[in-house]
Amino acid sequence: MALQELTYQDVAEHNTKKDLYCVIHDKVYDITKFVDEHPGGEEVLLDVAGQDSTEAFEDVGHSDEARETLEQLLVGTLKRNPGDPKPKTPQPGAVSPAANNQSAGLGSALYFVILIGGAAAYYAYQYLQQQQTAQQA
Ligand code: HEM
Repeated sequence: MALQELTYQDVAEHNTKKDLYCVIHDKVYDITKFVDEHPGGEEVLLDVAGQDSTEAFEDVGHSDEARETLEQLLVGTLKRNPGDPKPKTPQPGAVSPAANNQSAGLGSALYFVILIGGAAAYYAYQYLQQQQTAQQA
């Protein structure tokens, strides 16, 4: 079946157990037939009926098998209109700016420690040299 483009409003109309869509990572899935088979129970799927369930899906840490099941239920892609909610979670593998900043912070902290350590070693060496010269005199 060809993939359709659906808006949030289109997806929201499929919110009953007999007609159940959800959005995960901006893709639209028809999970009607899967509700009774879901190992996590039907309740959680009904909770996200017609909505973006990316966060709920990723929070559970679903297996690759679960992701393969998803592929079979794919019916369309989400068309975002201005004013629609933004994606709930970053795409898998995406590096968030916060993570970037953190690693940059660690990098400069490490640089600082090496610099201070080097300076301390230098002054300790100088001091010992002075002591030695003083003893010899
Ligand atoms: C809509 C697509 C979904 C598919 C295809 C799916 C598929 C699966 C599969 C195959 C499992 C078995 C364990 C695994 O392989 O990871 C599972 C477990 C589970 N799922 Fe989902 N799931 C979906 C959505 C959700 C959502 C939206 C929630 C919301 C919280 C959820 C909650 C759970 C929980 C709690 C389990 C663990 C059950 C247990 O181990 O007792 N699932 N799901």
